[in-house]
Amino acid sequence: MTEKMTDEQVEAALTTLNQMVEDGVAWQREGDKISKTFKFKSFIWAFGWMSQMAIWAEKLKHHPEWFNVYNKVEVSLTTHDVGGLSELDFKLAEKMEKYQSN
Ligand SMILES: C[C@H](O)[C@H](O)[C@H]1CNC2=NC(N)=NC(=O)C2=N1
Repeated sequence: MTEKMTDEQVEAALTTLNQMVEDGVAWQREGDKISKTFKFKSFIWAFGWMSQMAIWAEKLKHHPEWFNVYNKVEVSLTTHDVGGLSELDFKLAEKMEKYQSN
């Protein structure tokens, strides 16, 4: 069951998420979304990472909004079903951090 997180829950989860960031680029909250731009060595590294994340997205049944140009991927996460942020957004963001290979 996916529930919309409260402001306090979002802020706490964002702090925890940003503690595991390795590339020095923090996730930003913009209302009902959290966003980050990932940068890779090349297009093929970016696309490989996206392929891995696509598999996680299917497993979690939770899908990113993202935009790729060459070695950059701009990611936004939100939960359309609840009209806000849910734990699934933070779960997927965590996978994105763990599998980041740049
Ligand atoms: C039925 C299916 O699980 C839902 O439509 C899922 C699919 N992926 C999703 N992804 C995101 N980001 N938000 C959703 O609300 C959502 N809903």
